[in-house]
Amino acid sequence: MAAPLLSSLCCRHSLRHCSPRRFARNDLSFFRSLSTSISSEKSLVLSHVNEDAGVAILAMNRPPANSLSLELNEAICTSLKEIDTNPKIQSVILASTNPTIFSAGLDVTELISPDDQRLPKFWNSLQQVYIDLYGSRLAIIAAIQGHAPAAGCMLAMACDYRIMYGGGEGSTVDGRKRKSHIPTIGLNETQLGIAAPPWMGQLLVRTIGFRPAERALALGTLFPPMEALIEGLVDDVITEESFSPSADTIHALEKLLPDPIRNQALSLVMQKAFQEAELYAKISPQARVASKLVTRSESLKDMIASREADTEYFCSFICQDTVQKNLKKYVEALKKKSKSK
Ligand SMILES: CC/C=C\C/C=C\C/C=C\C/C=C/C(=O)SCCNC(=O)CCNC(=O)[C@H](O)C(C)(C)COP(=O)(O)OP(=O)(O)OC[C@H]1O[C@@H](n2cnc3c(N)ncnc32)[C@H](O)[C@@H]1OP(=O)(O)O
Repeated sequence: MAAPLLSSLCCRHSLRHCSPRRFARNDLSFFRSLSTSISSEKSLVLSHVNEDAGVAILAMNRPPANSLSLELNEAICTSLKEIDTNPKIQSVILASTNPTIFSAGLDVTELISPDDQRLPKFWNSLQQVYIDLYGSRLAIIAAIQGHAPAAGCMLAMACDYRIMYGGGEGSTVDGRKRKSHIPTIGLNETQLGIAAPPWMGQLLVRTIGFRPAERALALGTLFPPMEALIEGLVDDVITEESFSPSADTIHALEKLLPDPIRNQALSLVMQKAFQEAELYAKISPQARVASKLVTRSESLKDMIASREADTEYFCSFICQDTVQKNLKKYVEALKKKSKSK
């Protein structure tokens, strides 16, 4: 049986939580803890639930770019754990409060001249985010309104379904008119002079297939939306022409979204993500989770078995002089680009 296998693999909130006993439990402490953790604009993530629909939202909220720091990684895991404890919730939308950046990947400042106590903790927290998303009993829908490079792309790939904003001149992302914004997605690590770790590279292989992944990893390709769709890196691309939501969807979204991002109820990506999340939430949880185990348990088992070695390799790799030099150059260029705007 697959379920016991995964329960021994994934600690805390994972596919193992799909047992009928778990679903039957009515844990009121969950509601109390959730209500204190949501809707503070200072939180690194905002989360909220719509129990009628069986859908939750988890929105990354670390300006300016949702780059993944130790603290953001931990906040994602904690929030997912809280949502997981609610038996009425079957789907989660993973989103961003920033309408043009889903996540800029690892916070590169964590990698430059790193503290040797913090660096392994940081890497462990990223591994945990992957394990918790990829091994979750919940169906997770990535609402990718903005850029998703490197570890940002990993977050999306660890979800069950990916919806990306198609961009375009004069389109609306969060309900307001804005100038053209075309997001990109991919594992661009080689552009920074580093390589994606094996488990992340293999995730790309499982998502888009061996040869396309081999090429994309080598070149560090960032795909615009339609190319990402053709490669199978995302499942859907939303443009104004391609999708018109119902009033019911918008109403349900308004009930779901926490205050600071309620205006995202007008975002087409969010609307489509909500519809998809509802679709998953209607499937029998046991059957849905069992099918997820079929495709994910082996790779999760391998990743968890090599976790310590992966951390050791990462830490020694990052501390190499040439890697540090490349990273510093990359960050300087990033800052220069940002200042020149
Ligand atoms: C075998 C190998 C074994 C082990 C593996 C070893 C290593 C591999 C490790 C891990 C794999 C994963 C790696 C990563 O995720 S590395 C991060 C990769 N990310 C990027 O390359 C994205 C960089 N950012 C951008 O390209 C743009 O910011 C973006 C397109 C996302 C948005 O552009 P936009 O024009 O909208 O915003 P900006 O003005 O550029 O940025 C705003 C602001 O945010 C700061 N920023 C952006 N990205 C990051 C980041 N990743 N980390 C920290 N800070 C970031 C940027 O500097 C601006 O700040 P400021 O200058 O203060 O205005």
